[in-house]
Parts: sequence; structure tokens; C-alpha cells
Amino acid sequence: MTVAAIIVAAGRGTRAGGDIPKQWQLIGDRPVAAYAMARFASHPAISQLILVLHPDDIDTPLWPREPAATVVTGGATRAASVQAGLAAAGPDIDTVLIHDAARPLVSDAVIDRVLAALATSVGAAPALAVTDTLWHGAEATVTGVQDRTGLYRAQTPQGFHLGPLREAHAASTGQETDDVAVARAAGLDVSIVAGDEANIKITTPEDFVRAAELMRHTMTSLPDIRCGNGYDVHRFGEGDHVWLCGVQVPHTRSLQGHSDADVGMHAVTDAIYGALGKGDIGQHFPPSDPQWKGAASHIFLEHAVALAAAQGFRIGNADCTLVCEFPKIGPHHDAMKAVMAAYMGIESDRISVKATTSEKLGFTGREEGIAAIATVTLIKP
Ligand SMILES: Nc1ccn([C@@H]2O[C@H](COP(=O)(O)OP(=O)(O)OP(=O)(O)O)[C@@H](O)[C@H]2O)c(=O)n1
Ligand SMILES: C[C@](O)(CO)[C@H](O)COP(=O)(O)O
Repeated sequence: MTVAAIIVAAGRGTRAGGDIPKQWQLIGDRPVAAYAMARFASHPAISQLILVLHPDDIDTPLWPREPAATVVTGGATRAASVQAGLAAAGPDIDTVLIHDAARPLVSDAVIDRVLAALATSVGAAPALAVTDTLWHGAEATVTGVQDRTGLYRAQTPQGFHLGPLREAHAASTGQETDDVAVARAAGLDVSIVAGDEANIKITTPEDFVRAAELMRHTMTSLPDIRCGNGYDVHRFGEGDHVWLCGVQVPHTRSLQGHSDADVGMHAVTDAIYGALGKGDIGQHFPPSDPQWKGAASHIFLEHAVALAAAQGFRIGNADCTLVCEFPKIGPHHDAMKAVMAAYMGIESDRISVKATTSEKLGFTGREEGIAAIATVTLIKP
């Protein structure tokens, strides 16, 4: 899947009022549109960012030049603006996410849910089931009650396979308020994924205040914190040293493995992959691949840390327990913390390496091998 995000920002925002269109008005120190642009630009699945502007806005300093985007001019309707965005998708793009510039609080979780649904569906969009009782009314008087069963509040980003959506737009009336309506008119099925109450569209003047409050809540006080665990075992064979948490420790035997068999570093690495939901070392560095034979395990650890960084996460802390009778870990504990901290790009007081025996019980007690268990937290501010 090669994905472009199309941010439609060519509307005039008449309902929101103000001297300039709503997407360029400031919330905090940034224009409304800058929040969604930054969110999509930093998402690891997005290969191209396309910004659709009103012709009057092209030469103004209103819109953010960073992050870099393919910039095109839109049309008189939202559908025409989306069509301009679709035409600007690069040759490799096969999937598009179309998002309102006026929805600054879109989260990675919503984007991920839409992308996941596109693996099995030609279209997918976030929405929230209507939970309020619905009335018909006229002249400030209730005239009837509307059954809310099966009613949803639509949100963006709305995601589609590019080819079918282009065809749907070519056949559209141009008056549809969103791409789900365009797709459905062309007979395409669109999956509903869970939306987010915070993912509001700024439509009226009051929405600026709501969005600012939600930002204070979701962006300031609630960082995305993930926790992962890792577990690994390697057996002893012939040799005169073991690698543990990046330190070469003299011993009467060595740990056997496809790589350098650093069981502690493997457990920490798997904990990072676990926190990201990105599999394990074997998936990223298959033992069947000869290029990893005898590999130094810091290659795996650095890969996991880089994967986390690419998704906006830094390592909060790591706690690793080595289970063995021998060698004794105490004399090497400080060096292990320092080495692990260097590879993970964090202070050594955020790393714990400790050891326990298993009271001579089990395979570690019989000194047949060493086990390691690790927990890692990842933080995205
Ligand atoms: N011709 C248009 C109309 C709308 N949009 C974009 O579509 C999104 C959702 O539309 P809406 O909230 O209706 O925005 P406006 O049309 O700007 O608002 P209004 O109807 O109040 O004028 C917005 O990000 C808007 O900039 C667009 O790119 N081109
Ligand atoms: C695309 C949209 O934001 C989905 O909720 C919506 O359809 C935009 O148009 P509206 O006229 O402001 O509802």
C-alpha cells in the first residue's frame, strides 16, 4: 500500500466567520490546517502529502510551507477540490486518505484504523454512532422523533483505493459533501471504522474554542504511552565468553545462536517491537537469512529504536532481568547499562539490568542456558 494524504483546504469557511478562512485562523500558535498537515506528514504510512488550496490563497503567507506538500488549487465544491488532489497523486500511489483541513485533532489511531480497513475494503471511513435522541422540529417546536438506529456521524480521513475513487469522482454530480457519498453513488462499499469524539470539524465560531480545549487535553496532558515485553532464551555450548546486554563477559561456555546470542539485548529489542505492535526480531531479521549469521545484536536493537523514532516515540525506560546461575552479572551491571543506553540514545538511569538465579531449578538452574525478560515503555509526547 503506497498512500497519499490529501488535505482539502480550499473552502471559504463561511459558517465559521472571521477575517480569513477558518483553516488559516490560529489555534495556539499555529493555523488550524497545520495540525492535520503535521499529523499526516509524521505518519509512517504516508508517502505523499497533497494540500489543496483556494486559488486566492496560493500566493499568500497564510498556509504553512512546512511540512513540504504537493500544492494544487481546488474548485468551487469540496468534490472538485478532492478531484484536484486526486490528479496530483504520484505514479506510485495506490491508496488515498482524504482529510478536511478543518479537522485539526485527527489522531494516528484513527488514521491507522482507516488504513487497516483498506486491506480488505475498497473504501473506509471513521464515524461515530449517534447516541442522542433525534427530533424533527420547526419554528422551535418538536414535530417528530427520528429513529437513530443505524445512524452515524461521518468524519475524515476517508480512505480509498485510488483507481476506483478516481472513477467514482469522474462519474459524480460534484455536489456530494464527502467522498463516501461519491463512492457509494458509484456502487463502492465503504467500511465504517471507529471515529474519535475529539476529531471535530471546525464549522462554527464556537468550534475554535472546543478545538483549543480538546488540544489542551489530548495533546498536552495525554502523551501516547506504550508498554511492551520481551522474553528470550539461548542454550550454552562450547566457548569462553557470553555477550550479555552488549558486554562481552568471560565464561566457561558461550551462548549458541544464529547471531551473537545476546539474550538480554534480544529481550529488550523484542519489548520495543512489542510496544509498537511490530512483531519480533525473527520477523525483522529472519534466522533463515545468512546475512544475520553471527550478527552483533546491537544491529537489532538500533533497528527497533529507529522504528520507534520513525513513529514519533522515544524510549521511556527499559528493565531487563537476566536469569542464570553463572556468570555473575553484578561486576558488569554498570557497563551493561551504559552500553544499552548508548544504543538506545537515552540516559543510563533509564535502563535497568538485573539478574536472578532460579535457585538451581529448571534449565537455567541446571546451567543449560540463560533466559532474559524485559519490559520497555515508549512515549510519544
Ligand atoms: N470548495 C471546497 C469546499 C470545501 N473544502 C474543504 O473541505 C473541508 C470541509 O468542508 P466545510 O467544513 O464545509 O468547509 P467550508 O466549505 O470551508 O465551510 P463553509 O461551508 O462553512 O463555507 C474543509 O477543510 C474545506 O476547506 C475544499 O477544499 N473546497
Ligand atoms: C467531509 C465531512 O467533513 C464529513 O463529515 C463533511 O461531509 C463536510 O461537509 P459539511 O457540509 O460541513 O458536513
